[in-house]
Amino acid sequence: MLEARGLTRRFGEVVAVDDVSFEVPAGAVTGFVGGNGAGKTTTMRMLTGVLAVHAGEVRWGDRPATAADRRRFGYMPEERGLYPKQPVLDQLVHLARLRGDDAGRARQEVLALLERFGLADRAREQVQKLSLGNQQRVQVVAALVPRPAVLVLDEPFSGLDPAAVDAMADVLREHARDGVPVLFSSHQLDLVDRLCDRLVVMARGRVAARGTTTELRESGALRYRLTLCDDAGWVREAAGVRVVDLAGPDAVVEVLEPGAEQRLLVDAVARGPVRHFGRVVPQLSEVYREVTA
Ligand SMILES: Nc1ncnc2c1ncn2[C@@H]1O[C@H](COP(=O)(O)OP(=O)(O)OP(=O)(O)O)[C@@H](O)[C@H]1O
Repeated sequence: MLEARGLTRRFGEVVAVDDVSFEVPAGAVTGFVGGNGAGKTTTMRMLTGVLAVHAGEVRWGDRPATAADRRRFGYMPEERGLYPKQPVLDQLVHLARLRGDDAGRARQEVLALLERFGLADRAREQVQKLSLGNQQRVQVVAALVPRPAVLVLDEPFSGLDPAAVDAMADVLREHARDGVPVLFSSHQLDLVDRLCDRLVVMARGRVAARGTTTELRESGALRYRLTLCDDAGWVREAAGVRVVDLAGPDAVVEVLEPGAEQRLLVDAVARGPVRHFGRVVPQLSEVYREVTA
């Protein structure tokens, strides 16, 4: 498990990251979200040792992460760092050999990853000759090649087309399944919703919320949807609930007192047929808006 414990970083007067703590457990994909300037990149750079911390510590397992641990961290920075003039295959094989593989095995593995990301026929081209999206794919492969013990990826999905997004999502899930803690930042909340088991939400340099996606969805207001056959206008007068949305026979209410939703249902049945009654679980995007507001 990778852990940020009380991480703090200033740039001059600006406290970019302020006492940030969260866990990136093995076996799960953790999404890292927050508005522009919220402190995600700064936190990821501290996690991977690219940037010094001003307070707090990064822990790997049950102890502070060492330089040797960090060499096994796979990091894909926001500012991409491949050599533009070198052919794709050569740089990736070089990376693979750094971990001690022989040339044949390194080549085989890199080619398999390139194939997976639809880049097999581009292997001999210079990085700079590829489109931006394909350069991005090569960056992703570069982060995976060293078989990292943990993956920290800064906006790995930005600029990818839908096929590459799917390939990337599969790769992240597989790594998590194999026990690699995976943390990635993104502004694409639908993708985060689809892919993540856990979420850390940053706002103004601090952690605004964290937990499993289920916990976060259920941490918000308790809401129910009631759909009748006739107009649901009377729900406005019902005790213990507040109407959030009302359209003809359909009402969404927030429960203000324990059990008020059950009384609402009893009232509704007494008035006529009920077509639907159930808990409304918010989208992560709604939770995100609430906690960062
Ligand atoms: N090298 C730096 N020098 C000065 N200020 C910096 C530096 N790096 C980051 N900051 C400031 O730290 C704050 C957090 O920035 P950071 O890049 O970590 O946010 P972010 O959440 O990754 O944003 P984005 O989603 O826009 O990439 C911002 O106010 C930013 O201007």
